[in-house]
Formats: sequence, structure tokens, C-alpha cells
Amino acid sequence: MTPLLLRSQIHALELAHAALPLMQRAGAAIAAYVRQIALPGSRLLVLAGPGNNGGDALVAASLLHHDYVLNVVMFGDPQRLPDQAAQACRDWQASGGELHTALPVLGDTPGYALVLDGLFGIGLARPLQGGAAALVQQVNALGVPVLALDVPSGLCADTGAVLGVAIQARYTLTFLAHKPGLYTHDGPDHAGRVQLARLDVPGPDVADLVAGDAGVAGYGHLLDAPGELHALKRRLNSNKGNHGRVAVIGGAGGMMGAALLAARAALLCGAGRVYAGLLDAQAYGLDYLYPELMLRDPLPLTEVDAADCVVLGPGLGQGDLALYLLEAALRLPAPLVLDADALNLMACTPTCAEQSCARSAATIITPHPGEAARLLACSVAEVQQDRIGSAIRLAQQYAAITVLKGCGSVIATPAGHWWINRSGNPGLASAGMGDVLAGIIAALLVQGLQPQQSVLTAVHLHGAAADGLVASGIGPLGLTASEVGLQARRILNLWLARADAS
Ligand SMILES: NC(=O)C1=CN([C@@H]2O[C@H](COP(=O)(O)OP(=O)(O)OC[C@H]3O[C@@H](n4cnc5c(N)ncnc54)[C@H](OP(=O)(O)O)[C@@H]3O)[C@@H](O)[C@H]2O)[C@@H](O)CC1
Ligand SMILES: [K+]
Repeated sequence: MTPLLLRSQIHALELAHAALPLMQRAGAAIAAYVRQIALPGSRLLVLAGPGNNGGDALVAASLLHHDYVLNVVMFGDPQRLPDQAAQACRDWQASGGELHTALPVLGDTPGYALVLDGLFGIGLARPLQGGAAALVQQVNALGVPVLALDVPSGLCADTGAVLGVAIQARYTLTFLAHKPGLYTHDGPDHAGRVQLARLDVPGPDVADLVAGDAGVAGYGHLLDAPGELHALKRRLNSNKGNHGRVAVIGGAGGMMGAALLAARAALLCGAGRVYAGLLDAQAYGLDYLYPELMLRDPLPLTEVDAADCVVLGPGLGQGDLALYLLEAALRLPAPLVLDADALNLMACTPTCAEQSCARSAATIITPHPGEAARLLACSVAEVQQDRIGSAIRLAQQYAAITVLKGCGSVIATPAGHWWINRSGNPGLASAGMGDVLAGIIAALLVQGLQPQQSVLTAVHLHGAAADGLVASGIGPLGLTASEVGLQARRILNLWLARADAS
């Protein structure tokens, strides 16, 4: 899996390789990339900011000078540039290049083919305001493709939060290592297609990541492939008893669909037996579409007690019975997946955190940002401003593997390790998708994947299923959770066959 580095870790890497001409290499990588996406002779707008991100842009400008028409806009005082960027600026001027202080008015001359955004990189320290914000807005309004250097200016490289306003890039060429902010929250909408230029610096290993990080104990990765699936391979001589039992508890009045979606997804992803304990007293005794499911009253807890994994929450409601079931589930020796109303109940029942931390089996929580905000007693905006930190706080507060859903779902463990999922699309922003995810996690768990691996595989599979459907014209508009469950089955079997063949 691809490492994701926080700014503090990038700085540590930079210090470790301070003797290397990194800015020259960044400039050369930019120039090579530009030659791939802009025709020679076309006009480029180069934005150079007050730090080394600006230096990168200026090195690239000097390298592209003879083959393109360049307008370089310098934001900030060139006399106050850091050393290497100042040298890049002198080189640019020595080669006859001009520095503009504002966007030149082009009049009748042909417009820009491409903008190089070298305003701010990982040194962005506060929200853009005044002249910087106005420049970014002007550039976004040009409607010209933008190549962001390292990070789209205005986007926080650690969190993917827009600080004030941010460049809307079509491409991002990022240096040394991938940054989490490009892959979660507002990052994907602003970064466009991301490419890494390693600058001939070898990728960091885990020891570097932990050592370099000031704020977070663990390390981060991009979840861009399914992990080891060997445990899912079935022996020829097997029966349903070998493939685990899932119990889904939820489905109060008017919300039975949520529990059924979770239970069906568990069935479709291979669980040997799936029970659905439905709180709705009027519930049918049969799922006519999937009669394989065993629908029960949630009490007595006989099937729940025997389950290898319990999913509690889809359509659970927040009544007395729901709370009773939550507290009973937290005492179970089996792995537990808590979603939806189970999380809302936990948020208003302080003893749950203690109970969750005392569990011996794995606990998995899958909040969306609203549920996460309730659990952390903060606002949704605060959760979203720091999705990685929020996921880690939740993981530690409940001693639970945590999936913070949303664009670039963040998975975190109590040890502080985290992943950002790269699969998925906005088609998943519709009802029932979380229920399906909970069911998939449980199915993988009861079939023998370790809890962490179950969660990572399920989150990636869920997104990959949605991507597969969108690629075949189903969605993003109107994509349904039921379709995602079915497609997850298809993709999981493809992954298994591929793993088998290799
Ligand atoms: N790391 C590496 O190994 C390599 C790094 N490289 C490149 O260097 C980049 C990092 O450079 P960097 O550290 O100089 O920071 P950068 O992003 O240029 O900005 C800092 C300047 O912006 C200013 N400023 C900040 N926020 C502001 C705001 N809101 N509004 C206005 N001003 C604001 C800030 O001012 P101050 O906060 O000090 O007042 C300071 O002047 C990195 O992204 C990559 O492109 C490559 O060369 C390859 C190797
Ligand atoms: K930038």
C-alpha cells in the first residue's frame, strides 16, 4: 500500500535528504509533466508564491522558457523568498524572464493553455485572504486547466480542508510522497488527477513515518488495493457451518430495510448463515427476495449469542429496547460492528465507551461525519476539518477500529494507524450504503479475515463495487445500495479468483 505522509513527516524526509537538489528535481519533474499536457508554443500562466512552492514553479519556468510563452506572476516580495527559491527567481530573471505582480491582461492574444499553480504547497499556514484569495478566485474563474504543484494552493495537505479558498486543479504533481489531504474531504474535488514525483528519494519506510511524525502516533497509507484474501478461500470439503454466522440487529418500525440491506450484504459476501433480529413487531417472517435469511425477534438473544459477528444499528431506532440490545451486545464475546442508531445511542450513553474499551473481541464502528460529531461531542465541521485526527480519536475513545465514512473514508485503529480509501464515488452518497458496508465487514470477519483486514477489505470492496457500477453506466445518480451489495459479491469473487491464479 502507498504511504501517505503528513507535512511534519515530509519535512523530516526533506531534512534527511537536505543535501540533494530537490527543488531542481521538482522543477525538472514539472517541466517534463507540462510537456505531456501542453502543446509547445502555447501560453502558460505560472503562479509563484512566497515560499519554496514558488521556487519549484520558477525552476520549471526557466526550463520551459524556450518552448512556451510564459507569463509568471509573483505573489509576495521576491526579496523575501527563501534561499533556494530566491536563486530560482534570479535564474528566471537572468534568462530574460519577467515577473508580473498581477494577472496580465491578455487582450486579443491567445489565452492560456495551462496554469502552473506554485502559490502555496505544504507550507500553507492559515486561510487564504485578501490578495492571495482574490488571485486564486481569478485563476479558478479563467476556466483554464490548472496543474497544481505539490498541492492545490489553499488546500491543507494534511486534512484536505479548504482554507478560505483553493485552486481547482485538473492535475496535481505532488513531490516526495502522497499527502492525505489530496485523497479525503475536499481534496479529490480540488486535486484532479494526482501523480507523484519521488525526486529520486527512496520511499520512506514505516520507521521513518513514525519517527517523523509530531502529532500522530501511527502511520498512514492509501487503501488502493485489496489486501491478503487467502483466508476466504474455501476448502472443497466445507459446509455452511465453516463460513460463519452473522446476526444483524435493527429494523425498528419503518426502518426494516436498513437491517435487511446489511443482512443481505452479509449473505452476498459469503457468510454461511445470516440472522436478522428485527425490532419491528409487525415485521414479516420472511425476506421474499432472500428467503435464505433467517428473520427473528431480537429477543431472546439465542442467535445473537451464537453469532460469530454481530452487526447492531441499521434501523435500530433509539428506544429502550434498542439501548438494552446495545448494552447486551457490548457484553458479547463476539466481534461487533456498530453503525447508525447504535452510534447515536452510544453518543448519549457515557458508560458505552467504558464498556466498549473493556471488550475482549474486536469492536468496529462505522460513523458518518454526523455520527462522528455526536460521538466526539463536536460539530460536523470540526470532524471534517481533521478527518484523520477525528477517526483516531474515536478509535481510541472506544478502543474500536473506526471507519469515518465520506469522500476518502478514513479507517483508524486505536494504535493510531490510519488509511484513506481510494475507491468509491458520490453514487455512494445515498440511503442504505452504510448498512451494506456493515454487512460486508461482518461477512468477511466470520469467514476468517482478521478484524482490521476485514474492515480494510470491506471498505475498499464497497467503493470498488460502486466504481464498477458507475463504469457500466449504473450511477452515480440513482445507484442503489442493493446494487452495491450484488456488485460487491461479483468483485470479491473476482479478487479471490485473481489471488488464486497468482
Ligand atoms: N519538502 C521538500 O523536501 C521539498 C519541498 N518543495 C516545495 O516546497 C514547498 C514547501 O515550501 P515552504 O515550506 O517554503 O512552503 P510554501 O508552501 O511554499 O509556503 C510558505 C510561504 O507561504 C506563506 N504563507 C503560508 N500561508 C499563507 C497564507 N494563507 N497567506 C499568505 N501567505 C502564506 C508563508 O508565509 P509565513 O507563514 O511565513 O508568513 C511562506 O512565505 C513544497 O510544497 C514543495 O512545493 C520542493 O522544492 C521539493 C522538496
Ligand atoms: K501549489
